[in-house]
Amino acid sequence: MLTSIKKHLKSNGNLKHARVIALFSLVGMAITGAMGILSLWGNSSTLTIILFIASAIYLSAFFLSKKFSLKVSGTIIIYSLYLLMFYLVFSGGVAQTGPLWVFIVAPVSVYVLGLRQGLINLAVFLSVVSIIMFLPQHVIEHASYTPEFKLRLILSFLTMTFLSALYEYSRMQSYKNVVALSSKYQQLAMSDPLTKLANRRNASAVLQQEKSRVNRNNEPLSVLLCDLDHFKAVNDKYGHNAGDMVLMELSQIFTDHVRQQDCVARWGGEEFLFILPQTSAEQANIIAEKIRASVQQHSIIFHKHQIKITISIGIAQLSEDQSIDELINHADKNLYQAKTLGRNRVHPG
Ligand SMILES: Nc1nc2c(ncn2[C@@H]2O[C@H](COP(=O)(O)OP(=O)(O)OP(=O)(O)O)[C@@H](O)[C@H]2O)c(=O)[nH]1
Repeated sequence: MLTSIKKHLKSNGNLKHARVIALFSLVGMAITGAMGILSLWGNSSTLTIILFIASAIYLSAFFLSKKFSLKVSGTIIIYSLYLLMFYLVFSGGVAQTGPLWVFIVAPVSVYVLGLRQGLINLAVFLSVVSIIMFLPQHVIEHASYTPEFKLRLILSFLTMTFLSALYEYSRMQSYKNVVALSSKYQQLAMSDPLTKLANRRNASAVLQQEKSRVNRNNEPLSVLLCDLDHFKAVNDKYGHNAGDMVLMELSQIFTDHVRQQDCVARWGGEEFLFILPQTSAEQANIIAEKIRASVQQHSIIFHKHQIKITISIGIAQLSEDQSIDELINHADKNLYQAKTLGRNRVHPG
């Protein structure tokens, strides 16, 4: 159940991520396309061609994000953006304004690649940009910038990176908090607050799940319906807190006697349901007898009083075409038999 919440949140997150990547692609396509058209009137045909190529790449990333994985379109967006930025820094763009665009790289990188990989990429990106700007003119002829401009570009890029990383970090923290809170509330909704066992709603869900498994795999499924004997007398004699303590200690005994795959639930006030997959009525009978004997031997110490209690158990094995309600009714009838035959006993299925 908890993993289903995480899966739901994850798929929800992925959907939003996909939408943002699709949006990035469309915005990237529109901006580079518009810049390409504007540069038709300039005197750099290389810049025009590169901007149109970039626009076409973003358009393809948009379609890829719809049809294929986010990773592919994200990678295309990021690396084509880096190449375009390198070119703009190298060539200077229109009237030396090309480097101004590098600031969009920081938020896009951490959003698309995540915090860690995003920061690694940004470190490499900034190194390449610095190398381009600081390379001596006689090595490669590139746009020349004043030392003040280069320094301020680097410092403001670092500031932008820090802010983007901070934003991404708090976004991730909020996401983790939402997952933790949802898990906690889901757990509260599915468990009994006193005994911490599964509650009736949870047990009903498990029963439906197990029934489908039985139908698929043709394996036996048995249930034990267990009721405390004369529990009202414990409450009356020692008080409600003592009764609560008895319920808690017995719950521990119950869980100690079942396998990992079994489910023990608090079905009602002093009634417990054991769901035993891959277990026939005969095997269930052996388990039930062990639990009954353990409870009989156990003493609950409450404020120096020694409380002894016994339990009665009714067993039922799911038969073909039987509904869950019919299965529980069958176990209930057997529990009633165990009670009328004198309590502290198991009535087989
Ligand atoms: N302390 C405590 N008592 C509870 C809780 N839930 C149910 N009970 C008590 O369980 C008792 C059940 O009483 P009955 O239904 O008469 O059954 P019984 O006394 O166990 O008798 P038999 O089932 O016939 O053996 C009632 O007194 C309820 O108040 C709980 O959470 N805590």
